[in-house]
Parts: sequence; C-alpha cells; structure tokens
Amino acid sequence: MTAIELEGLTKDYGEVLANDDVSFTVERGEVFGYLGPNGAGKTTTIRTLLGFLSPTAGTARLLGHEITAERELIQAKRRIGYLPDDPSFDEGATGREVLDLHASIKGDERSDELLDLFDPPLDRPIREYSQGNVQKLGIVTAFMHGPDLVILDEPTNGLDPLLKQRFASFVRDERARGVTIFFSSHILGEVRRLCDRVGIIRDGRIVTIEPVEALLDRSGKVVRLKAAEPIPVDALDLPGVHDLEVGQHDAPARESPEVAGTRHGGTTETTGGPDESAASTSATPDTIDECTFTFTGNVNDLLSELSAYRLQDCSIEEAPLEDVFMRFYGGEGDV
Ligand SMILES: Nc1ncnc2c1ncn2[C@@H]1O[C@H](COP(=O)(O)OP(=O)(O)OP(=O)(O)O)[C@@H](O)[C@H]1O
Repeated sequence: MTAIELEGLTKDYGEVLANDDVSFTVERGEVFGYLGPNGAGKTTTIRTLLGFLSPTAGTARLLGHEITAERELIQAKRRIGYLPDDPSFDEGATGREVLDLHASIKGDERSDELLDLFDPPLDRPIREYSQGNVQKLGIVTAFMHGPDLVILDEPTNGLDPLLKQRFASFVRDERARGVTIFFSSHILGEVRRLCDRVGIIRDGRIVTIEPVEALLDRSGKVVRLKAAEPIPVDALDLPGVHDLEVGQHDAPARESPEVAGTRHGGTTETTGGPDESAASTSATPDTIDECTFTFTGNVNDLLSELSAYRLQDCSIEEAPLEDVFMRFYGGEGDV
C-alpha cells in the first residue's frame, strides 16, 4: 500500500490556482522531499491532504484512506504526524502543558526519547519561546505518538545548524524504522541529505518527480577556481561547463535559456571583475586567473583536465536551488 497518493488534486483559491492537477505517490518507508519556490503551492498541497482545505477537484489517499471522506481521514490521522509551516501553540501554556494536551489526544509513547533529542524548554510559556524552540516543540508533537507517516512543512525553519544536523540524523533513523516522511523544503542541500525521491512543484504544477540523485546530477555544481598562474580560457571549453564568469563572483549569473550569453562550445563567457558592469560582456580574455562556472559533467573529468594547471584554490559546491529551477524549467523564479 502507498503512504500518500494524489490524483489530480486541484485547489483554486479564486485568484490563484495554487494546485493544478497534482498527481504523485509516496511509497511506504520513503523519505520524500516536496520542493518548490515561495508560493509554488507546497503548503496548499499539505493542508489539502490533511483536510484543512477542500480540494476544488481531484482527490488523495493517506495510508489508504480517502481524504475527502471525513471518517476515513480521522482514522488515517491517528497514524499521522504533522508539523505545520508556522506551528502555533497556546501562548499562555507551558511546553509541558502543550505536550500533555497532545498526549491526551493522540498518545505519547515516544515523547521521552524526542525530548532527549530536541530538548525544548518545557517549563516556560510558549510566548517566551524563540522560533527555534517552537519548532523543536513542533517536531516533538509531530512524532510523539509513534506515527507511521509524518508530514512536515519546512521542518528545519528556525533550527540552528547543530539542531538541523540532529534532525537530519533523526529522519534517517526514522526511515530505518520504516516511518514514511513527506516534507517540504526550499533547500536543495537538505533534500539531498535526507530524501529518496523529490517532487518539484512550480506555479501549482508538478514539474518533476525523480530520485534525488537524478535531480542532483542534472542540476550540476558551482565551481570556483583561483589559478596560481593564468589558465588559457580554452582549457575550460569543456562539455558540461556553463555560465563561465571570469573574475571574482559569488555564483554564476542566473540564466534562462532565452537569455543565454555568448557561447563558444560549452561555455558562456562574461568578462569583468566585481567592479565592472554586467554590460561589459564583449572582450573575452585569453587567460583566466579566477573564475566561476556551473558544471554538469563528470567532476573527475574536470579535475583531470585541471590537473595540468597550478591552482591556488578550487571549490565545488551544489548548485543553488534557484539555478536548478532556472536551468531546467525556465521562466520567472521567486525563490
Ligand atoms: N488562503 C489563500 N487564499 C488565496 N490565495 C492563497 C491562499 N493561501 C495561499 N494562497 C496563494 O496560493 C499560492 C500557493 O501558496 P502556498 O502557501 O501553497 O505556497 P508554498 O509553496 O507553500 O510557499 P512558501 O514556500 O512561501 O510557504 C500562492 O500564490 C499564495 O499566495
């Protein structure tokens, strides 16, 4: 049996078609990342799945239960945990009182281990909580009853790096226990670390559902090079090199297919250091001291090409999610 099954789920708010014929399945035991820019429709999907919004068309099943049948949804929810994108608890209650209330409604067989891990300050009223502490309490409430399926809307919002790491390792352990986890995120790195598969939504429509490795292979890396001595620009005329920018840059300029710059072979060339205007794209130097580009080829091939030159520094990082969207799906981004 699948954990989540959406069939043509559509939510029209009137002015905005927030989910347009959304269909996909999440298998039992899978960690599934739901990725998309701001306003793409992630929260709408999640809130519709959980019965907080009625779909305009289509339907979905959670753990085999029809979401549009109230009794079935109530039955399913006993085995589901949920963390909203903005967890809100009674401001006057202490963390402990919030947990007691949740325990009385759905059970708390796992709260001790969760409190050990996430450690929200239980004796203080919620109004004194930081955003991170609210999030920690939200994570505890989502998992405390030992659910089979957990739906999390941007779960690492407000968590510090240590807690993010702890959360990532917790999700991996949950997966090993057979728990299905569906979570939305803006952060490709987070999805990469945690997910088996990813679904990308944009403007209410699913643009791809694929294993996370396949997505990352296609999204490429951002490479920054600093040469110890000038490198001929032709050395980077390699398959898989895109958006080459000569000089110091934070990242390659975003480029939709329609606005690609001057290309020679696999490269797009833009001259100029940080203090030159973006319009100065005419002259291409013969040699490069420093450059940034996106690389979608085999990293070992690139390193072997570069081994002929003396480098002072080289970094290879994941392409930002914005670039993934721009590169593969085009159009205006709002990330
Ligand atoms: N209650 C509502 N009434 C009208 N429009 C809404 C409502 N809720 C959301 N929208 C619109 O629906 C679209 C999808 O919003 P949604 O919150 O689902 O996106 P999201 O992907 O979760 O965004 P974010 O990452 O910023 O949380 C947006 O254009 C949003 O403005």
